[in-house]
Amino acid sequence: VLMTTVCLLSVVLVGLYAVCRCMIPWLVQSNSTLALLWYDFVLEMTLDLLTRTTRPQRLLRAVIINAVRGDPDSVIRAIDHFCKHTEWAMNIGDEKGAILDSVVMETSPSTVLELGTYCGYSAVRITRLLPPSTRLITVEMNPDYACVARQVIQHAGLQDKVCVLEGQSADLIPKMAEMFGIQTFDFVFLDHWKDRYLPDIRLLEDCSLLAQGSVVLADNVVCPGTPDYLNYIRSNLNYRSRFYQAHLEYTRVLDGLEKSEYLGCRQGKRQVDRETDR
Ligand SMILES: C[S@@+](CC[C@H](N)C(=O)[O-])C[C@H]1O[C@@H](n2cnc3c(N)ncnc32)[C@H](O)[C@@H]1O
Ligand SMILES: [Mg+2]
Repeated sequence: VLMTTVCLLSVVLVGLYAVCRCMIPWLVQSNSTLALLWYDFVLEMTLDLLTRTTRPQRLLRAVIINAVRGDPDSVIRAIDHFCKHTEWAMNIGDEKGAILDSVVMETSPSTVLELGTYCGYSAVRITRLLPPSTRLITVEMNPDYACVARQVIQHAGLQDKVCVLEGQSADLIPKMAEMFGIQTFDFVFLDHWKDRYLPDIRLLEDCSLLAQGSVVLADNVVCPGTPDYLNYIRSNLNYRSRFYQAHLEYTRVLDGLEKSEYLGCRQGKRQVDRETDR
């Protein structure tokens, strides 16, 4: 009886392990709700509890161990490897990262703002492509994430070219001109909480921080999605918008980036909306 019980238990355990190891990743790889629930909630909380560390701390450790100090590309590779083979994280990732790279290179910006730093992955991606005189200002509301981002950026050797600002985007955007003497941003990367995209683009406009030709690139416009922002930017005569289809970072879930060029303030839908808002 004991032998049978042990055998049965072993079969059940092996079965459970196989389900966890193969089925769950297979399932969550292609379903957006499952993917975010599993990677961003279940797995993260479980690993935080078991290791008594946070995901950004684990990611930083992988960078310190595997990336060459002073080499931004090796930092990017180390993070992508960690997120593909060890633990998913909400960086833009390699596939959408390549699109980000191409937009940064074609814009060749002198003033750059990022909303949503997290561990500094996209900050490193953007900054490594900037001309020597250009600095990136990146905004992060979580002080623990900001602390990790500074260390990742330092490991990449880009600390003199990046300013990690701690705080809420809504509080910091109106202070940008005064704090940095910046009149307008040539390139803005939106990658913070998705319900902030619309209020913050409007705030950037209200603070006159966009000039004709400024480029705004928004991540995750499909997954988790930003329908109000997309509706606003696509129906607005002040912008020329283009969608780049891709996948949610490190998964097969459909996602995409929206690149919007500010054309200057025209007689568009936005002004009409604003009049009605008031
Ligand atoms: C998707 S992550 C950013 C990922 C990063 N851009 C990358 O690709 O490596 C979003 C980050 O935005 C931050 N965040 C969300 N809302 C914010 C806000 N209103 N102001 C500042 N930071 C915010 C979150 O704390 C989180 O770290
Ligand atoms: Mg993102």
